[in-house]
Amino acid sequence: MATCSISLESGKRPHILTIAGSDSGGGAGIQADLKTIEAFGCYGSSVLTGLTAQNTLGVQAVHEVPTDFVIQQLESVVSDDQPTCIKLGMLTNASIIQALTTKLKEIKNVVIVLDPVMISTSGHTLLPENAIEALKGLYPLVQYFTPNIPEAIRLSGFRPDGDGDGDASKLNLEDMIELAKQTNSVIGSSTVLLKGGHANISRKEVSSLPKGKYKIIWEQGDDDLDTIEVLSLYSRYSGISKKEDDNLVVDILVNGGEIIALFVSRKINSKSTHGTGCTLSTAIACSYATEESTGEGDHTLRIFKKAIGYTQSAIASAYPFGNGHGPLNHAHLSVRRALPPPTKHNPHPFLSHLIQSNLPLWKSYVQHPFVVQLGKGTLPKECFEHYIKQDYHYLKHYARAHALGAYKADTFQDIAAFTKIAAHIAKEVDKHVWYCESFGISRAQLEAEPESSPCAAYARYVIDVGTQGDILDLYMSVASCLVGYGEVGLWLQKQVELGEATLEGNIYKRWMQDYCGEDFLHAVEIGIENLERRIAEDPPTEAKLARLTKIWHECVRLESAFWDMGLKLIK
Ligand SMILES: Cc1ncc(COP(=O)(O)O)c(N)n1
Repeated sequence: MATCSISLESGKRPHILTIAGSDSGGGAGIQADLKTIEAFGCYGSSVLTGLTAQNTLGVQAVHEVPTDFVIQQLESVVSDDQPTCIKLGMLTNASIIQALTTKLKEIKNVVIVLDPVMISTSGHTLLPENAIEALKGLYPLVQYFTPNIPEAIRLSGFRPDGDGDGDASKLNLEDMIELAKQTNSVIGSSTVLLKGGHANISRKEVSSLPKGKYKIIWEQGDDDLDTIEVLSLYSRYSGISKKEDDNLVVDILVNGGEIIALFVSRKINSKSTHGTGCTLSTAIACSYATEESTGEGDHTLRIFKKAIGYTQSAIASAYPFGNGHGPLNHAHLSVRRALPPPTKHNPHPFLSHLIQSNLPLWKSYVQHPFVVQLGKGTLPKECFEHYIKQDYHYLKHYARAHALGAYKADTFQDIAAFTKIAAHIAKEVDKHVWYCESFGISRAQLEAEPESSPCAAYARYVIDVGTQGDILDLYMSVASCLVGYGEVGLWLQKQVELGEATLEGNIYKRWMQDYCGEDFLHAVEIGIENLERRIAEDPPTEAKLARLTKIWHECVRLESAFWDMGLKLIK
């Protein structure tokens, strides 16, 4: 009987060829490369240059593939399908390098990434001294070159620490920048990414670089994110110490002697780093092959940002294997998802994405002039009175939205979470009643107060999204209020510490203290955790993420308009 198989992914995929060694332990070499290529949704082929008997403890032996046979493999692959990119890893010896150099010159329209593998993490020499010289022949063919610090020092001949011992862990950032430039000048026209994993760079060093001199790309977007207080709630869950948080990896991208960018990420304290260089260089090839050249922003930066982010997530999400330096999680699927998975270092990838997606809009809400004046105690009483009356009305709708969430939920966990928050809101209005009573307004008068247009507009939007959309849409429509007030509470607390706001003699003291109090922040935590859990369990498609982000922006805008209403007494 004839069978008919329909492939759901029947389109042609970019072809990535890896020319590298085999790691029997599966942690580095072609094994790492092929897993990475698959995760990126590309097609992987391989040409083996050497077979290592290797595990996470070290390299026990290397069996060199005869040069002729290396070239035969290459001819077989490229005569059948032209690769988009070729990644070069462990090249084993000078003879193989020379033969490859001749052969690669014949292959046109291919982008070559060279990871100059010399020594394994476990300290085994993978490229003999005489072969290093032969690498020079490859330089003119290579577009992207990814040495680590010891490799860059060896290839450039530049000793950043003068007559020092060349210990990479002692390099400072200025040394690294110079090393990246020197390496680039030796390599020639290719773009060099100097991998900074061997050095220890502090946050202070990065922030004391001359302002505007270098483009700095932080792992989690704009460094300004570090000023977002609710995101730092993460340390409560992850247990990461401040010291660990201060230890950074800086990868330096340089072309034509010019520093293009510094990629800064937190150093992940992990033993699972075997295969990092292989994964990164392959991810660069895949990222090049899959990233649209017409997309937003600089194409090269996007390629490297994606590849570095992918590798970081691979380290952060590594699972235990073997007894030594374990492999990273080469094949995690974050590239196929719109968001990276939550990890110890970034437990809130979704919230980070939302805030980062329009940081100025978010700041215009959480650091609104209404909030600033409230913190200083200079906010006119009638503005606050108008706001608190309207907020009382808003919170009724907001509690209803949570009750609707409990109705829509299909797990006890979600029902409990929505109900808890609804109950919390019902308690939160005690403060509103208390403030109004102190202004001589009774609860009955408060109830009778007509709703203002900004209040009605916001409440209608939240209830509308909640009614029409699915439960995730509803989560989204209530999130910016909860998270934003947590941010306002924490931000004002910080302003008090900095002397920019005051509690003493401030009639808004109770309001300020309530929103940074344990009770409210606990509700914020529950809200954030539920949102992240939902997203992690059922990662959104690009289209769904775009819809959720749009709801978030709309709510943030309406929140900002709510402060405006208070400040301008809008009815
Ligand atoms: C076959 C092969 N290729 C590359 C490496 C380097 O990887 P690492 O530096 O993580 O040991 C390796 N150990 N084995």
